Amino acid sequence: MRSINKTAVLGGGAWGTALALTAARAGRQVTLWARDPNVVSEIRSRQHNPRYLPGITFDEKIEATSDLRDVGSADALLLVTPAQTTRETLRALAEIGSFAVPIVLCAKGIEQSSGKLLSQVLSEELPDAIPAVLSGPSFADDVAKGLPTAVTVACENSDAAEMLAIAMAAPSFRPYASTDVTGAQIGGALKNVLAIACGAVVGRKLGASAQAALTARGFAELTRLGSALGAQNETLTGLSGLGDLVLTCSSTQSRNFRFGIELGEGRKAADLIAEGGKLAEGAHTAKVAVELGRRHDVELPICEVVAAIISGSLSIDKALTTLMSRPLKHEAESGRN
Ligand SMILES: NC(=O)C1=CN([C@@H]2O[C@H](COP(=O)(O)OP(=O)(O)OC[C@H]3O[C@@H](n4cnc5c(N)ncnc54)[C@H](O)[C@@H]3O)[C@@H](O)[C@H]2O)C=CC1
Ligand SMILES: O=C(CO)COP(=O)(O)O
Repeated sequence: MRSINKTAVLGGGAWGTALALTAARAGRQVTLWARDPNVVSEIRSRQHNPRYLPGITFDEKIEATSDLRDVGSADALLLVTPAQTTRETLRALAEIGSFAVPIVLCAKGIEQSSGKLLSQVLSEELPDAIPAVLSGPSFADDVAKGLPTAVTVACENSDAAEMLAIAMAAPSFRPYASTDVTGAQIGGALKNVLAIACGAVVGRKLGASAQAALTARGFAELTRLGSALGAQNETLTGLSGLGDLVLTCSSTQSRNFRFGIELGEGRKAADLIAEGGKLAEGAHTAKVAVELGRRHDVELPICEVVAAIISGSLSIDKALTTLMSRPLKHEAESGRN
């Protein structure tokens, strides 16, 4: 694999911009591709992205473009468009070349239409690419401001994982290399769903004890599904699993958590989605996560009630009764059917 200098980031939203800044701080040459020409012109002319990172201006040099062909010569690409647009973005890339370089999946979700992890979607659309994942506790706003955090960078090829970690390492951004591509995706996808549940508990004023209990039982679900799919325990208890779950299930900075708060306060999911506000990936992943669980004989009761609340078939109060009246069991039970 060639060394990583030229880095392309696809996606001009909050996380794409924050990761472009990080790569520049790490000393990489960065091209940021954004679909929205306004984002491109704001970055080019004023070094900021006010729509997605309001109040943050940057000194780092980032080339912004809305022409996808400009990423063709990158040594590595970071894919940072919403999870459900991953296939579409990859298909657009495939029209330009075969990209036999690392493609780092940074979105957190599972493809709704197929139930596939994003790494599977990548392998189908760009079979020559080297699939990698970057995930962990990292609010775009914090990262863009240079506040410290640590993340997981996973690639089946251990050397490539280490090269990517080095390529993205900056004074306030510490990537840990891993070879567990599946595990690194499960945490990010499920924590968004579980954060909606925790937000609903907060919005309904059910208390901090309920929020902590739900986070812990949510972690049990994340671990069960991850293990069934072959994830390593260290990944699930690490930055991209427990680390990101704790962050997202406890902070109003999280869009998924805030989406849950609004549900808890009585808003309808369909209305929130129709309003097209901030991206809450968990709302798009809940149902497909439950289906994935079923295919692997894994029970995901919290994800199940979140999916039902989002579809409008269950109220928050009924969801609470459903969870509290499940048969009593040993904490160590596997949750496999
Ligand atoms: N914001 C954050 O703190 C973090 C976000 N993520 C993940 O990163 C992914 C992206 O999130 P954000 O950047 O925060 O979202 P965002 O809502 O800030 O930005 C999304 C960007 O994608 C663009 N976009 C939407 N559909 C597109 C399409 N079909 N083709 C090309 N571009 C398209 C939008 O124009 C926008 O620029 C999500 O999966 C999220 O879970 C992961 C870690 C942190
Ligand atoms: O993934 C994130 C932090 O690690 C961002 O969470 P939200 O998408 O809920 O804002």
